[in-house]
Amino acid sequence: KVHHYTWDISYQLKSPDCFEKLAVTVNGEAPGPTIRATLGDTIIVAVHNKLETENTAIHWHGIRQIDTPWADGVAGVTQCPILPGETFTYKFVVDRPGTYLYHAHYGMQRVAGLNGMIVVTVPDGFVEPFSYDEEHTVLLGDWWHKSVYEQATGLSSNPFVFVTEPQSLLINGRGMFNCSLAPSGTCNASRPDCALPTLFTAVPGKTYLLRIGSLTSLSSLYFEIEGHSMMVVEADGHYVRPFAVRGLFIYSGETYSVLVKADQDPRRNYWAASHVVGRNPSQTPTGKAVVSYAFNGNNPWMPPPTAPPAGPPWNNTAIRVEQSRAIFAHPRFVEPMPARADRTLLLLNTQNRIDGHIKWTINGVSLMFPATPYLVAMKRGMKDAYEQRPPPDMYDHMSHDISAPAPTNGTVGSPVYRLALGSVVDVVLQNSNMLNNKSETHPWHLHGHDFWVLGHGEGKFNPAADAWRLLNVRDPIMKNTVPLHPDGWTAVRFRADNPGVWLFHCHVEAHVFMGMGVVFEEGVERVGRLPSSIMGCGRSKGLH
Ligand SMILES: O=C1O[C@H]([C@@H](O)CO)C(O)=C1O
Repeated sequence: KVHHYTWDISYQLKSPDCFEKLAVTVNGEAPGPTIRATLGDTIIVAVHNKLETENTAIHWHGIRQIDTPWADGVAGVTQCPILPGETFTYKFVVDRPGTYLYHAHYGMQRVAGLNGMIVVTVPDGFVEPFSYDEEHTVLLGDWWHKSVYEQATGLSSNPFVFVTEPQSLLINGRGMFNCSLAPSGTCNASRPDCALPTLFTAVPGKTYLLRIGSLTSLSSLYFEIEGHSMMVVEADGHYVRPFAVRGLFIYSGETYSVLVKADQDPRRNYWAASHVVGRNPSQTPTGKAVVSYAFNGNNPWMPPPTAPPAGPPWNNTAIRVEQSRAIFAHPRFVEPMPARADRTLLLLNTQNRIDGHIKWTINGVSLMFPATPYLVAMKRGMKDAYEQRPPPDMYDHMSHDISAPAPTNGTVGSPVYRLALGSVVDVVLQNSNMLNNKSETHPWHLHGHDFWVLGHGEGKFNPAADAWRLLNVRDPIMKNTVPLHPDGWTAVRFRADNPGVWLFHCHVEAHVFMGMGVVFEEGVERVGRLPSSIMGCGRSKGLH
């Protein structure tokens, strides 16, 4: 089946948390509509850029874009940005069931809105390894009152100004800000579009599948439903060996499906809450929604009689690592993994001060996209359009002290890891201290592929020692986004079998803006004829 959508992308004055602010919307809505399709369907989205003074591009997060690498939607990597007044049509196949996301991938535009969910259901006759009565989608976000322009300018200025903590956490686009803290006239707590929280209806006795996705720009979250436990059954489109949690740690770019049974006292309602973890949440109030029991005589909007749950201690890294280590493939859906890699990349995540500016570097390189999209430049052999010298596969793991800020200066550049088509690649992400001597969480997202999550460890990964033996090679989960925890490492393996050029990056919007990503190329010569609609910028001007 083919699903056609026509989307007008425009700025609208919105007040998701009662504070009035411009948001990038899809057909006037933020978040945008949920795309619903069945495995194997084709999605066609005609995107009209009506932002007037800003470019755009939309990434379909978790969709591998097999045979359609030009539809990945990353301005600078797979296409030129869509200019105001222009229309770009994305066309791709959803080739795996599960929960996926979409969002802007132009500069830091995601901070201003433009995000939503993609739900791909199984065809009739396919039996999932769990059952439920109804489903709800839960899209988690964070929200700032400063504009995306102010944020981006601060990050690229000297002196550096960080985006700092969000004013609100959003659940399906709604948050709650204490309007008494805002300048008069900017916030109105009785506005109809923000006064009421998101409601999730629960019929007593029924089991719900919650499809939860996070598109926060900065925050790592803990999502919980007061009084109810959750059974985790799916992650990034892969079935997991079910495990029960009180609440779910979820990082930007991840999706999870959880089963929740409406088995509590039906005469009252319950809070659904999101909390910041990994950064100090004292400036960010808990995100709140209501699980509303559909019970005779209940007013659906009846506030829960309790205070919202407090969430876990924000700085307890160990309990977050514990959840990461509890995720395995479902025994009946283990994707056979190659026994060894053809190539290993050991990628050090550090901050450097480069020409006075604070940047994130990966093995010393801070990524800046060239003017010509990589896909066009590489397929057409334009050797002067991006940096030819490949970035380093390794950092100096013998001498580098990960508990001290990086001692050396990095460089800003646009190099590419060229991977042999069909080869197996291991990537070990190594965390370290930032310039302020702290280590933070980085959710890493790979475009165009899923990877097997081999493991998470503390301290420094030593490739010479027995670290390899600690890895799970038996039943690792496959994902497209995985957290790199503070002071630790994360190891993943993937098969470079999707011809194209693919971004691999930290999903914190400020961090990728500061250069925290790398580019992979494999089999670009095997990519089919490039649509001329992705061209028109840099050296691709006038090409067909
Ligand atoms: O990229 C970042 O910069 C700040 C800090 O390191 C410098 O102020 C911070 O918390 C980040 O995540």
